[in-house]
Amino acid sequence: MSAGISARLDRISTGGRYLIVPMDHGITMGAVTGLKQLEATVDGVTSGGADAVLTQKGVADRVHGNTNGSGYIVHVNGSTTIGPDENDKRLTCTVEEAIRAGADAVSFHINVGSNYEPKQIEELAEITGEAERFGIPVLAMAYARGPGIQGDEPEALGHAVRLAEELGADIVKTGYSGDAESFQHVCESTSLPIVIAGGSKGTDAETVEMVRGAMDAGAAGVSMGRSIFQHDTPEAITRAVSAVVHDDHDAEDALSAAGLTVEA
Ligand SMILES: CC(=O)[C@@H](O)[C@H](O)C[C@H](N)C(=O)O
Ligand SMILES: O=CC(=O)COP(=O)(O)O
Repeated sequence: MSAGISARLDRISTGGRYLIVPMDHGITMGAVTGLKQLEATVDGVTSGGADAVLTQKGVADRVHGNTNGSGYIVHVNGSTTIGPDENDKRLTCTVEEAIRAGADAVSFHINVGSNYEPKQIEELAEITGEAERFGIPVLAMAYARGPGIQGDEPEALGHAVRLAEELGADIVKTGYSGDAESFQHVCESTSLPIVIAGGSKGTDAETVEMVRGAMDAGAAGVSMGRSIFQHDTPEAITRAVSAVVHDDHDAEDALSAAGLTVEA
C-alpha cells in the first residue's frame, strides 16, 4: 500500500476502526429527513464521533467547515429510486474531481448479481487503478442485488466483498446478513476491512445490536446512513454507534452512554 493511501485511510478511521456516515442518498431518494439541513447533520454526526462523512461532489462545499476535523469521502456513482432501474448506478464523478472537492477517499457502489454488474466491474477496476495513481483509497460499496438475489444471504455477500478485494478496493462495505454467526463467513471471505450498511432506519436498539453483531463477527465498523442521519438526534445515535465501534461497548451500555433509552 502506498504512503498516500495509508495516510488517507488514517484520516477516515480511528485505530483501524471505521465509523462512516454516508449522505449520498440525496441522489437516490431526494432531500429526505436529515439531508435538507446537511450542514447541521454533518456537524452533529462528526461531533458524535464519526470518522468520516460521505457525499456526492456537488454538496462538498456544504460539508467542509462542518466536519470538526473528521474525514471526507466523495461517492462517484448514483441512481434514483424513481428512475428505470435503481441498480443501474452511473458514474457521477472522476477520481480527480473528487480530489478537487477535498476528498480523503472515493467510494463506488457495485450491485453484484444485477444486470449492470459487468459494466460496474469494469468501472470499479478503472477507478481503483486511477485512485492508486493518485494515492487515494477506494471504498467499494459491494451489495448483493439483482434478479433472484437475496441481499442478506451470506454466500452472496461473501462473493460481493471478495470481488471488491480482487478489483483492488481498500475497504469494502456490504449489507448485514442478520446475525454474527452468518456474518463471520462474509468477514472471512476477504482480507479487506469490512464495514456494514445500516439499511432503512430501525429502532435505536436494533441499530446498535446490528453494529455489535457485525463487530463480533470481525467487521471493522460501519458505513451507516439512514439509521443515523434520519434520527431525531443524529449526534446521540452516532455516539451510541461509536461506543460500539470504537470502544467495544455492548449495545445496552452504548445506548445509555449516549443518553438514549434502551427501549427506544
Ligand atoms: C437507498 C438504498 O437502498 C441504499 O442502500 C442505497 O442503495 C445506498 C446508497 N447509499 C445510495 O443511496 O446510493
Ligand atoms: O452509501 C450508503 C451506505 O453506505 C449505506 O446507507 P444506509 O442508509 O445505512 O443503508
